Amino acid sequence: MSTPQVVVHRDKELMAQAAAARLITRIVDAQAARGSASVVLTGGRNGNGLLAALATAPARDAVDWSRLDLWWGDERFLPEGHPDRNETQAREALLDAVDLDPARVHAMPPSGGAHGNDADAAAEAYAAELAAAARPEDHGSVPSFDVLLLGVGPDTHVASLFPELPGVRETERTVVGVHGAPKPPPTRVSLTLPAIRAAQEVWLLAAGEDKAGAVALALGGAGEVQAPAAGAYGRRRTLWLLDQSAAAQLPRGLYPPASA
Ligand SMILES: O=C(O)C(O)[C@@H](O)[C@H](O)[C@H](O)COP(=O)(O)O
Repeated sequence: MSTPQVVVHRDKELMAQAAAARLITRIVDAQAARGSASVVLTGGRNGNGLLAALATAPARDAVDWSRLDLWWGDERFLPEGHPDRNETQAREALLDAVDLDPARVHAMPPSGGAHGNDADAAAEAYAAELAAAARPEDHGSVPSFDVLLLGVGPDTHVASLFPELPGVRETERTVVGVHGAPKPPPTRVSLTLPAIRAAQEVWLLAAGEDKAGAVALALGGAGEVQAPAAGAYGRRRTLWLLDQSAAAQLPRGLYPPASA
């Protein structure tokens, strides 16, 4: 488990641009070292803001997009192409504009497809897809993603793991169906904390005043059932990328004054 590091940016636009620049560097380094890279995407405004910033980043084409594996941390269980699906939004923000290998884009299953309306079956299928992609050196049933992105909800949820709901308590399965989520739509598919923690680096993104309480709670020692974001960390690095408003309730000792 890596100790969280906090970086505070002036506002959410700068946060998205800086995170995009950071992600480009991370992907380029992984591709230089291993030939490919893997990133787990998140839904939500900040995750999509990062993708939109990537789309216009000057160094965007330093990435070999055809050697990038993309996964999702969670999905809203809706029909293929639905505008509220995280996949649809990511495609619009970036994916349609870059030269990805479709076989490396691992969207979570939609409702109404092979699994009908059964989010649990969709979760099982995604877990199998992850397991098939895991290499022996990953020591587990999901790949050791290079970077896993997470938005943080005002209630401290990450992916579709909400406080006190069964998903956040899952210790065995890597992907679960989520029912009765407080953020619409109620039915979702989500990686679990054990799957999230297989990532080398976990980056949590939060911007805006409405996130300040959640950020302070998660970084202030709350338990993960009460504050799922507190249980999201990477093997090598856990990075909280914030804007000033989201950092407003953090003790100043948690990050150097120069970073904001
Ligand atoms: O499906 C979703 O909505 C998510 O993946 C969710 O976990 C999101 O990342 C947070 O709710 C933060 O969303 P914002 O960045 O929009 O606040």
